[in-house]
Amino acid sequence: MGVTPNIAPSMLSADFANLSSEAHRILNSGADWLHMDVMDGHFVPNLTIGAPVIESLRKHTTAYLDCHMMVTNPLDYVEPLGKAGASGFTFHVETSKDNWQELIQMIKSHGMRPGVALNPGTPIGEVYPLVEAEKPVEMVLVMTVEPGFGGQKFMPEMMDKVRILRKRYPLLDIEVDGGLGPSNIDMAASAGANCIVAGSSVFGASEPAEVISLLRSSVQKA
Ligand SMILES: O=C(CO)[C@@H](O)[C@H](O)COP(=O)(O)O
Repeated sequence: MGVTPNIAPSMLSADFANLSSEAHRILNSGADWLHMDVMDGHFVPNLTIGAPVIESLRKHTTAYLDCHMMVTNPLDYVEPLGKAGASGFTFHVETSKDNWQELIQMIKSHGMRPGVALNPGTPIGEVYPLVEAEKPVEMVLVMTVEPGFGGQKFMPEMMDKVRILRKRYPLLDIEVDGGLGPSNIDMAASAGANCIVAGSSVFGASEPAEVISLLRSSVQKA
C-alpha cells in the first residue's frame, strides 16, 4: 500500500467574493481537498483569511479543508480554526522551533490533522524531529515558492527535499505548494510528492477538471 494522491487546489486563486460556488465548482471538477492559505501580514507580506471565513465555508461543504498557516503565532489560531471546522492545520517550522510539541498536541486535541511546512531556505533536517516524535505531524509541506502570493515560479531545486523525505518516510504525506501545474507535475510526483497544491494552474484553466485529472494521474503513475 502506497500513499494516496490528494489534489488540493489553492483557494487563494478563487474569487473570494464567491467562495462557496468556487469551492463547489472545483470539487465538482475532481479536487480532493480545498487548500486554504491563512496569512497574517506578518509572517508573510500578505493578508488573506482566518477562522471566520473557514467557518462560513464549512457551512457549505463537508470537504477536507487543508489549512496552511502562514502566521507568526500559530498557537493562537488552533482553537479558532478547530472550532471553525478546519480539517488539517499545517504550521511553519520556522515559527515553532520551541513549541512544536505543544502545538501538535493542541492541533490533535482540536480534532485537526497536524502538518509542518518549510520555506525554500529552511534545511529539510529541521522537520525530522517533528515527523519522528511520539506525537508526530502527519504531513510535511515543502514550499516550492517563497510563501505569500500565488502565481509565482516553481523552484525545481526544492525536489531534492522531497526526494530525501520520501526515501526516509515511504508512507508520509508529502505536499508541494507553489507554481505547480501540468508542466512540472511529473518532476514533483517522481520526486515523491503525493499531495499537490495548485492555484493559478487550476483556477486559471478553461477546464479545471482536465488539469486536476492530469495532476492526479501523474502522482498515480509515480
Ligand atoms: O501558499 C501559497 C503561496 O504562499 C500557495 O498555496 C499558492 O497560493 C499556490 O498558488 P500557485 O503558485 O499554484 O498559483
